[in-house]
Amino acid sequence: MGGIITTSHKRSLAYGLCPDSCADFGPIARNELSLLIEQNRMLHAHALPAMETLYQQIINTHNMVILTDAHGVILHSLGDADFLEKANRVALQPGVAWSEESKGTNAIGTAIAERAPALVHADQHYLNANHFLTCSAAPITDHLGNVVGVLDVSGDQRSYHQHTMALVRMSALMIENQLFSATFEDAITIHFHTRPEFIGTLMEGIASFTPGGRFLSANRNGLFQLGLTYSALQTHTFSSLFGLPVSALFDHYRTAAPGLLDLCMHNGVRVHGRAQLRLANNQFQHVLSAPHEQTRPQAASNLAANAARKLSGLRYLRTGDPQLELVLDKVTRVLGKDIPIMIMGETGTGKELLAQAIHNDSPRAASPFVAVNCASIPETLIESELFGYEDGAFTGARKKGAPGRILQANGGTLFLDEIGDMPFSLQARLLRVLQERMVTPLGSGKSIPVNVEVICATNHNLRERIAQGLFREDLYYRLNGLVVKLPPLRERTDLETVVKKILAIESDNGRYEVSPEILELFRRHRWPGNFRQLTNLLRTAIVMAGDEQEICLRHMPDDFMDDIAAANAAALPAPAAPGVLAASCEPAEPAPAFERYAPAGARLDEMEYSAIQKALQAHGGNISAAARALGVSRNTIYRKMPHLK
Ligand SMILES: Nc1ncnc2c1ncn2[C@@H]1O[C@H](COP(=O)(O)OP(=O)(O)OP(=O)(O)O)[C@@H](O)[C@H]1O
Repeated sequence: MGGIITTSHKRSLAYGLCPDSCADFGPIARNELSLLIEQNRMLHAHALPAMETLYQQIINTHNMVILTDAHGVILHSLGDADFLEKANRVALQPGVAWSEESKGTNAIGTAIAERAPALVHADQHYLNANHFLTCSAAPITDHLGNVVGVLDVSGDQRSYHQHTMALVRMSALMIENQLFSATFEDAITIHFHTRPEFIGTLMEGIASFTPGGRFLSANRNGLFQLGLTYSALQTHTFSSLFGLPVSALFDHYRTAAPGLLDLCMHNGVRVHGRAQLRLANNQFQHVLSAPHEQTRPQAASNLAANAARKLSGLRYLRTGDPQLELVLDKVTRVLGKDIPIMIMGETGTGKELLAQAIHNDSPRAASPFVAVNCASIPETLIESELFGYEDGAFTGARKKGAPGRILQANGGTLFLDEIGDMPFSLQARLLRVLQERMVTPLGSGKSIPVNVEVICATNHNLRERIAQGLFREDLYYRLNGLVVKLPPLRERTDLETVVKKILAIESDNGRYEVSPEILELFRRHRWPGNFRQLTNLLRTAIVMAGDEQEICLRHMPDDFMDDIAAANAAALPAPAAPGVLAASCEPAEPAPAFERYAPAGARLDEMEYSAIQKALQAHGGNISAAARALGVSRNTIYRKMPHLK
């Protein structure tokens, strides 16, 4: 018997099940089942068509197609149960639980326990009563990677066919993709693949972004193609992943017959893509159908700055950190004085938010705030993007002129993000605009007067870039009237206030709070993505917490916990015991404690399982106490033993 089956049999034994027992096959009451289907409405609705299609392929083979919830309770089944004995027929009915706890080793329960597809054939089933079955099951995960249900094909073991498992896996993937596409109401969703013919198929990558371009989530193939983990993606945007600003996407779909997008991923791989633009109140329709010249500044800056607006003025940024207070005092003094401001800081420290707040508190507040990210616009486009172009300046689809971002900011503020990435050849042109206060669009002999306040931001050490000949010294001195540096999150002393503020903004009702344990974890984290990472993490945690008020370890995404564990592992001396259980997010006492509970000579997964069980027994089933004793997080225990959730 394979490793998965052996481990599952051990779990079944630990649940106190006996192979000869006649498990309780009774379904839950009808009204409870209706409630369960309602709770799993999205899954149910998106799975039914895929189940029908799957059933068409296995019809007359004495098999049934089954959908369960995340706990293995059958929500829907399709097919002819005549092949089963009467008593067993009842067991494959909606409302019956097929978790490992209730039926021992079986494809549904084992797929849930392992979070992976499972084939359980004949006597691999734990209960003798189920030895006549052959079952192939695949878990269905949501956009956060959580198992939300299982798709299974079960039949008489004599009808076993080796292709069944592949069919089930493909159908589960189809359901996952459908669920993914329906998850975000207010989003830009990109379907992409290196080969155009794969777009629209099961193999396509799918990634969703907010209307402002911030990464929301990607499906399984999307994560694979992007080559980044879910948590690493939290710090990304559409432009950092696909090399185009969101405004270019809108431009593309404004053309009469938009073809596939030609995108270059952050790792240099070229992919083809198709975008789906969905916004609850049809705002995209407005953006796309409105005339290009007028809408682009509105579209790009309005959509992207939605979140920023919530925290508009400088006073909203004051949350008690002394370094930040100094920054805010300095910028307040130069407001409206026509002194260029240069904001330094790591990615996600809030440079754009600060620039927006400066603009909102300045006498220019009623005029546009236009943000340009010099790093995310391809070098070939940056000139036209900034300076604009005349009618007929280009051949091809975009013959009509465009005013360019500098003119769009006229009367207001131009925010040049990542100024260090401005191509050298354009730096002289920008300097001329700033000195002469005139813009000359491409293809035009006419100069247009322009009045903008410039705020720029950079992640780079510009002096080094000057020394390397990559940045013009004269432009540097023109831009750095006041230089301020935003502290990274790990250096800020106001983390607790910041967390409360973000929770209040993100939940709209200020109902949530984080547990002291989480706050401690946050204090020790390095936050490479700074506010962007923290905001996304809390946004996910709020969804996970649902009706609970306190956000705790089990609401944290696994990837974040893995990062914490990796950081802890790096900080520890060489581990005394192997095992994923070392994935601790709590102060480490781990390896010796783990050894105390693990039997000698056992396999790694068996050791883990046994250690957790013993620790639970020793602490009367108290998960927190067991986790502390093992030196692992509670989340790790939940991950290893999902039935405890
Ligand atoms: N003080 C803050 N309070 C709450 N949220 C914040 C704060 N500062 C930044 N954020 C959030 O963090 C995210 C990143 O902020 P922002 O884009 O301003 O950072 P940035 O430094 O300009 O990043 P990058 O260098 O990558 O362009 C945004 O979603 C923003 O709303």
